[in-house]
Amino acid sequence: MSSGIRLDEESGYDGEETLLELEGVTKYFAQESGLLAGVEFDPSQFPPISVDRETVKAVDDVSLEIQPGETLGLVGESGCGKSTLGRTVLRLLEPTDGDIYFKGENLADLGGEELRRTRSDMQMIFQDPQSSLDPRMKVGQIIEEPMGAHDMLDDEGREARAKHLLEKVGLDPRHYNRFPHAFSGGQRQRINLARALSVDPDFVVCDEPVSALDVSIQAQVLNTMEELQEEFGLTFLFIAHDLSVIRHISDRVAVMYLGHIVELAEKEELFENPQHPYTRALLESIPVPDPRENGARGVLEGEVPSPVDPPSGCRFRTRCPRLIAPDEYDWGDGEWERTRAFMRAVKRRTFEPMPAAEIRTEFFDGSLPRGEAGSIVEAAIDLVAADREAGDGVDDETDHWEAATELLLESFAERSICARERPAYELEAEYGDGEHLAACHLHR
Ligand SMILES: Nc1ncnc2c1ncn2[C@@H]1O[C@H](COP(=O)(O)OP(=O)(O)OP(=O)(O)O)[C@@H](O)[C@H]1O
Repeated sequence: MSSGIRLDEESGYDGEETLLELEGVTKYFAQESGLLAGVEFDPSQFPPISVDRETVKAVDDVSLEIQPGETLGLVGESGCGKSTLGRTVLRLLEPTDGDIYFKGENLADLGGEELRRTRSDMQMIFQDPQSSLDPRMKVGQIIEEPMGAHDMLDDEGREARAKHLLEKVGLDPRHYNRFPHAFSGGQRQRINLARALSVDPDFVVCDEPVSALDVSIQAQVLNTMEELQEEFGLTFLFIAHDLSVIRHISDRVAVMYLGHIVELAEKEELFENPQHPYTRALLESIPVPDPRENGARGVLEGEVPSPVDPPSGCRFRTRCPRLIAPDEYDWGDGEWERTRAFMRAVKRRTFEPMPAAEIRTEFFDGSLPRGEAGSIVEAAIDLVAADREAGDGVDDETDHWEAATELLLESFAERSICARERPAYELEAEYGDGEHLAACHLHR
């Protein structure tokens, strides 16, 4: 069997150019909104019950290229759209919008035999080797199954290739007749690897392939994957939430947040010179579920917003510690930073009610921002202060905090460029000469 990325006479691909290119790839899911919340009863309609559907913007306008032989790491918190992107690239999911070019050909234009051929060129391995291996099938059958589906080789040839691959992934060819339950997690992932490689693919999407394994086993499996990549000329899109795994295996890294790629750079550049506040936060801390608990404060505060209604502009802005000052106010030195900190504290309700003067001292060193910004801050302080004047018609304390939050967000956060424009900037790399993309207005 061949090793190295093959010349592809039918597609005219020469093995040198970009292997995979995504242009504006988007995947939305329609889902029912909540259990009963979305059900509406209208007797004048037939049927009288309708169900509200909402759109989950799982992957939104992603463009990137993957070069032959490289590993592009894709990292981000759970639910940010990594798996959806991986599956959409392989067309296991139909993209809602955008184009995917593989070896220069638009996958949407392929049909019949061409599509079949491309399908065998692009494989996927999943996180959970336990559930992705059929317990009733022997290891040999598992590895040979994709070859059968693609009419590759005869029975004897398949058996020989399966045994050869078992050896290549670090298992004993005599395991050919065993059932998967006899193997450890790491060994099962190696069987998966042999199965994916059986049809001689050029491109493999690896979706959290080692996250279910013990840390000590992870490095061994990753090393095997690197050796196989070299020998078989494979290109990987490697999905993981664990930065140390990404660091081990990647050549370049794409950081994903709420359906967008927010930063993309060569590995060293990304780890040594991260330029997006989200990447920095990921590198500096692990998310803290509840920052108020035992005083621990993660850099990544708050919850990831819903992909049904993601923030406008930069999607990270609602959690961003570097939100940019709205330019319609006249800010003095440090005034925006103090206002931003106060806005975050009110939004998360991280301080106990106290008199207005104490709030002014605690957050503003006693002196409020000048001009209109100062008046807005003052109004917000009056809403949450313990000594606020009674008789404003609002009884519930929670309502006061909500009103203050709304006032601050509307007056400041929503007017920042971060809320108004989607950022995308190409930066000069400090390490290496690869491209460095950062989707953050701080790089305007
Ligand atoms: N079939 C589906 N129908 C509706 N929503 C979906 C579907 N698949 C994924 N989603 C939603 O799309 C978003 C992205 O999910 P995805 O699994 O791609 O994220 P992920 O980064 O891979 O997370 P994880 O690491 O937890 O798998 C999530 O909000 C998820 O709930």
